[in-house]
Amino acid sequence: MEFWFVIILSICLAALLKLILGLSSSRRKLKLPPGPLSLPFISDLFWVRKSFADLEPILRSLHAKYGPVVALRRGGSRPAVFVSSRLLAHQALVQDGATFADRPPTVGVETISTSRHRKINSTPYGPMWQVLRRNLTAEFLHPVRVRSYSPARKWVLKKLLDSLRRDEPVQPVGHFRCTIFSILVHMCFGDRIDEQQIKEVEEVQRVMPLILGRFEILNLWPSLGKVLFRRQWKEFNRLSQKQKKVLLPLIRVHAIASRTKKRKEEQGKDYGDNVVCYADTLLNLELPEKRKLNEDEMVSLCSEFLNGGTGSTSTALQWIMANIVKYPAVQETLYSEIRAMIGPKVVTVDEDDLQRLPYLKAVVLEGLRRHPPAHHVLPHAVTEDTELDGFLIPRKGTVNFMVAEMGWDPEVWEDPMAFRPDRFLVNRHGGGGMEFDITGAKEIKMMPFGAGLRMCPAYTLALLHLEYFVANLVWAFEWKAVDGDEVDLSEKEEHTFVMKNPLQAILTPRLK
Ligand code: HEM
Repeated sequence: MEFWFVIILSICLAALLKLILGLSSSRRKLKLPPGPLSLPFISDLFWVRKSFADLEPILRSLHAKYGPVVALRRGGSRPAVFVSSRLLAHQALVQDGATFADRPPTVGVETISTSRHRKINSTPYGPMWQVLRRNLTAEFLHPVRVRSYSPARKWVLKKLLDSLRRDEPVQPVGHFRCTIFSILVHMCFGDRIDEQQIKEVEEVQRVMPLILGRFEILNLWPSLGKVLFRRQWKEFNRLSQKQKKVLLPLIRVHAIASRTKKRKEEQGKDYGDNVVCYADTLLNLELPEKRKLNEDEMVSLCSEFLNGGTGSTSTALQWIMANIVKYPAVQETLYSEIRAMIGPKVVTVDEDDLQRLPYLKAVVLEGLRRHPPAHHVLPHAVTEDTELDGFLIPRKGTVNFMVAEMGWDPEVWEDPMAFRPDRFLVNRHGGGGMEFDITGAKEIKMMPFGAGLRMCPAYTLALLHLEYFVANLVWAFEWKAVDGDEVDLSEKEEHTFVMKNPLQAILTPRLK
């Protein structure tokens, strides 16, 4: 008996030892994912000139050659890993979420626009990021608070419909941008902001993403860049200062109001202003370092809120409306659904009605699948060297997930390049037979908002805005292509992936 006990124990110990040794040696032997050869310096120069739109076809052929995980080694020490498989994305972002939730360190111009002046999207994974993100999601984007902006949404909708009535034919993208921006400015700085102020904020905010793109060269060897590109650095700093000059007074108004409110409350008086804006929540925020945000950090966070939300949402809105114009049958089905639900006499579709419009939701989801505004998520980084699909994902590097490729995967989506909202309908026309979960918590089929811990914190707000404006645009007008002008769905990269030839349409008001 004792003999057998010793034998079994030895076998178990040997197996355990083998497992441990096997694991550590396989970790030691792990190689970087495959990819093309790189030459120091020359590779840097080659890649820095490439936008993601230039890279996308190159990456597609690399994935076809090497598989779903490839690495581009710039000359320096930071390889960029690209993942095209939705199964691996789920494994990394959801199952191993905490390891993949970091961001690469910021460099060059980004340090001015992000880390020194903090943003959620570039803050490393840790307590500071958690506090900033929780403030946006749980505190500010709480459904009750989002609802308190219904009157502002109604007001911008009215302005949008009025402005569309004035043009013939209409090129709506500018109007869409202005509408989404206006509602976000109200949410960021409160509804006392006037039209002139909105214009000023829009002007400084519009140039910021373009500037970051234009000054990309400054990110290469930053210390040397400061000497070589002195003029560009000066120009970049001038524009950053201008942004601060416009946004700071709007934040300071809330700082003063908050002090007055506190004083009045201490005196037992009713202050009578209960709509809380994003700037208010930032002013109240207590950071893990036991301090408040400084003014530079607040400017940066407000700017992130405005720019993060405007380009992406207005781009998606244009793509959805372009498909609605291109496919009149989709427009007719959507219009009939709204009419059947709210009746023929109602002037505008209310936020509460959206829940009863499944085809509308399907049109929005199909728009995001077929034309995701971001073709890849923001670069991620891992908190420690780790393994994915048998390859080493090094801590010093970036991991990028290919959003568009996943939404166009023919193994998941039949005829993936066709615009077919029906595929999102529950139990209709061969639809998926289930409510679609855009968070990808159980399975990723597409991820226009990313997935896991770094998923877009404002995805419910974005969906609300898309559904609300698409429903009302179709309810107010019949949209038709300009005679002889095919709606062209080609795309180009401009911070987000936009229509290369912006939508033009003839709008006929629907009489009610
Ligand atoms: C259709 C509209 C939108 C799309 C398609 C979109 C998409 C995305 C994507 C793909 C990411 C990166 C996720 C990752 O890195 O894994 C992201 C992050 C982010 N988005 Fe959005 N977004 C939209 C609207 C908005 C809005 C309205 C806001 C704010 C008002 C916003 C704020 C942010 C922020 C702060 C992050 C960084 C999150 C973090 O790093 O923790 N987005 N979004």
